[in-house]
Parts: sequence; structure tokens; C-alpha cells
Amino acid sequence: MEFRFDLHPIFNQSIIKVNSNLLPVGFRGDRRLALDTATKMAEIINEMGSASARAQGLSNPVTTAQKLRMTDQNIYLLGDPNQGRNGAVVGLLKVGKKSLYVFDQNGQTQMVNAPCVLDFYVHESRQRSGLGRNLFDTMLQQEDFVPQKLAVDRPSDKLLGFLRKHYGLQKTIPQMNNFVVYDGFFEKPKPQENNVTNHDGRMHITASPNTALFGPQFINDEQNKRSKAQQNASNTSIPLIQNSPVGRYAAPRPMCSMAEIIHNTATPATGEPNREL
Ligand SMILES: CC(=O)SCCNC(=O)CCNC(=O)[C@H](O)C(C)(C)COP(=O)(O)OP(=O)(O)OC[C@H]1O[C@@H](n2cnc3c(N)ncnc32)[C@H](O)[C@@H]1OP(=O)(O)O
Repeated sequence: MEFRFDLHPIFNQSIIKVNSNLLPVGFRGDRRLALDTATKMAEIINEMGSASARAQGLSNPVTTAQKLRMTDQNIYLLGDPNQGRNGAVVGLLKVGKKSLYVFDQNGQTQMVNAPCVLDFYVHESRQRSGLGRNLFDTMLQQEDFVPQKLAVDRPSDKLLGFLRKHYGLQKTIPQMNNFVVYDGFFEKPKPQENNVTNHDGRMHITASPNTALFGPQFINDEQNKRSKAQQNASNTSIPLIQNSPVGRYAAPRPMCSMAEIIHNTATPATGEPNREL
């Protein structure tokens, strides 16, 4: 798509990334140039957004400059410096994170903050020549996204074919909304080598408030923590400061009736702090 203005100063590389300020990421220039560039960028985004809507048979564009201004989404634009005198824009890809309710493989609803493909268009005269792949790969790399972790908003048949061909995405997890998610969407990332903690998988689950507050711990983790704490205590001469009990531990203790019976006195329950003493 060609424009009445020269695109070369805007496209300093073939693919540019634009966010809510309507300027290419890394833009340098004074206020006047920024204003001029943002005005031209708004025109590019509106025209490409409308062309994408037409190609998908939508009555309203999914992508406009006005909408982009109000989100933290990113648009990738593919330019062709060699078309015409001013160059041309031949592709658009809009992505961003969205909070979604989606079904997992077991049909359970999950709330996720997922990276989403929101709009994707390559000019009709250039489709099926690898430009879409080029644009998509650049987006994946710059956003640090993985294809199977993407939710795709109402994908067209062309986009389904594209994702199948280039990224092997085929098996979907059925959803009730317009988003398509693929097998692997819910897979947890594998732990990094240097993050792997050395435990044997045995959990320490007790009825103690620590378990309730912090969840069960791996037994080896606890032992490691304890031996580290002991080491620290013996290495330092910092006096042990006992924290005052808080919350329900600060409440007055009930009398222990068994002790009362044995000693014929009123005795507070043992093993717990008693602020009255
Ligand atoms: C979330 C959304 O945005 S949904 C809307 C997606 N956009 C559209 O449907 C708009 C019209 N289509 C397009 O703009 C483009 O076809 C895109 C963006 C989907 C793909 O861009 P392209 O530059 O064509 O992709 P690229 O050349 O890298 O890959 C080609 C593959 O995409 C798929 N594809 C592209 N065009 C078509 C088509 N007309 N019919 C069927 N499959 C197609 C095929 O798998 C094709 O491989 P093949 O030629 O071996 O069959």
C-alpha cells in the first residue's frame, strides 16, 4: 500500500515496531518530527487496519491508531522500500497480552494473561511469498513469545493454514470464546538448569500455620534452610530477638482444664505464648 508521503524516513528497517505513542520503537528526533511521524503513522495504521478488515470480511477494523493509543499492544509493520517512489507498507501484525478465561485440556476454566495475535494482514499482491512468516518470526523474537503459547483472536482459514504450515500448530483446545489456543498452551516452561533445586520430591505437609501460610515445602529444602539458619546462628553473635506474637497468637490463651484438674489450679495451656504472664 502506497502513501502520499515518503515512507523511507519512517522505515529505517524493513520491519518496524510501533506502540501506543505511534512512533517506531527507537525513534529519535525533536518534537516537531515526532508529531509529524505520529500523524503519518496514524494514517498508515488506519489504512492497513481497514485493508485487513476488508480482507477478513469484517465491517469494522480491529486495528486503528485511536485504539492503539489506548492499549499496551504492539504493531509490527512490514515495509517495501523498493515499491514506487515513496516505498510501500505491505504487512501488519498486531499483538498484545490479554486477560482471558479459557478452558484447559480437562475442560477446566483458567484465567490467563496470554500473549494474543489480534490482527494480521499481508497485502493481497504479496501473500504466499513468505512475508507473513518474516513478520511473524520477527514478532516472536522481539516479544520473546513461543507460537504454542499464543491465543489467536478469531483466526481466518488462511491464518490457521499459516500457523499449521510454519509452526506445526494443529491440535486446538476447544473454547467457548473467539480465541483459538493450541496444544501446549498450558504447558509449564521447563525449569532452567541453574534454577533446579536439589530435592527428592518429598513434601512436608503439616497442620502448622506455616504450611497454611506458605504451603507445603520440600523436605530437603526445609532441611537445607534449617541447617543454613543453624550455621548462621552459630557464626554470628547477634542476640536472638523474639518477635511478639501477632494475630490469633496474641489472643489470651484458654485455660487448660486437664491441668486445672490435676493441680487444682487455673493454668494456661502449655506450649503457646501467653501475654498475660
Ligand atoms: C487474528 C487474525 O488476524 S485472523 C486474520 C488473518 N488475516 C487474514 O486472513 C487476511 C488475509 N490473509 C493474509 O493477510 C495472509 O494470508 C496471512 C497474513 C494470513 C499470511 O501471510 P502470507 O504472507 O501469505 O504468509 P506466508 O507466505 O509466510 O505463508 C504462506 C502460508 O500461509 C497460508 N496461506 C496464505 N495465504 C493463503 C490462502 N490464500 N489460502 C490458504 N492459505 C493461505 C498457507 O498455509 C500458506 O502456505 P502455502 O502457500 O504453502 O499453502
